[in-house]
Amino acid sequence: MLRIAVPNKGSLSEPASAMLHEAGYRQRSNSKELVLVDPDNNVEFFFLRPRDIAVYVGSGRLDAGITGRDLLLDSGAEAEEVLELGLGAATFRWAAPVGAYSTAKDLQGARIASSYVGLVERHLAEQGIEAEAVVKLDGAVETAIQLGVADVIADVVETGTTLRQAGLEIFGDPILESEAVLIRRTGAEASAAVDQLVRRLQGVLVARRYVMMDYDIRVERVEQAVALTPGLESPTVSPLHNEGWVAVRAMVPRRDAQRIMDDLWEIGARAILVTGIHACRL
Ligand SMILES: Nc1ncnc2c1ncn2[C@@H]1O[C@H](COP(=O)(O)OP(=O)(O)OP(=O)(O)O)[C@@H](O)[C@H]1O
Ligand SMILES: O=P(O)(O)OC[C@H]1O[C@H](OP(=O)(O)OP(=O)(O)O)[C@H](O)[C@@H]1O
Ligand SMILES: [Mg+2]
Repeated sequence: MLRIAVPNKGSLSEPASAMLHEAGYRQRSNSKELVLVDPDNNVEFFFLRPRDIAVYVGSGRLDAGITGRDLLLDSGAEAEEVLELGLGAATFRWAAPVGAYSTAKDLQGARIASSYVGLVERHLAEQGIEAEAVVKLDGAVETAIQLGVADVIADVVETGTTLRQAGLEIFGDPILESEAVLIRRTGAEASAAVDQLVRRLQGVLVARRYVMMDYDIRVERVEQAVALTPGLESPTVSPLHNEGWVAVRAMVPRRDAQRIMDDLWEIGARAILVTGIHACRL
């Protein structure tokens, strides 16, 4: 049975479970459930703290897991990314009181607070910067400066609201662009069951990012139209009963659908229909 780790709490928990559910797996109905067997799919889900997931997967006790790239790198576990999941996007950044710092070079001799000390220490070493101290805190690190424990913080920034409210601003280049990822133990042997999980999740990503577009167009315009809707491989072009017209069907990126419909209309396409994709395997 495939054993998969899923975040039990925090920002990644709900969207990760929703994605697995969309991929056809059973998910828990009660947030207190920590282990769930999905017998139809021969999978056992372990709901664990996202920070711990790379440790379990890296140890080889679990076959795969969903966690944040920042947490994976912070853990130093022997695990690697298999698939980006398009959720939980955040950047990991330096921040300090407004006007106090401008570049990462200013961090020489500074006291830095973070919940991600593994990530911070490695980044400082790579940049050749020697901080006075890297203070590990569990959360709410923004307050560490006001309370005199640190001069600078390194933290997850999503909207930036928490920083602004604490009178802080980001400075320097981003330390990391993070998102939720599916991970496996580094160098794990090939597994048909994991490959199937990956294909299912890829199917969800495509179904979320693309829509199906159908339209009718005069034959002489079909090349122009197909240039606007090239599809992933090649669009389907079918004859219509009305002579001189064809029907075209192609997948298009969801976020471009309205613009493409405008452009198709301009070149004479009619009966343009957009439908969602519920599931796919490409
Ligand atoms: N607004 C956000 N705040 C914190 N983490 C976020 C945010 N958006 C995305 N993430 C990602 O979620 C993961 C952190 O999850 P984790 O559950 O540890 O923290 P959390 O969402 O802050 O939850 P909590 O602090 O309540 O335990 C990281 O990979 C982080 O990049
Ligand atoms: O840029 P924003 O949209 O404001 O989000 C980022 C903030 O959210 C998280 O804190 P969380 O609420 O998880 O509290 P914690 O620090 O106790 O983990 C994170 O640590 C930042 O503080
Ligand atoms: Mg948090």
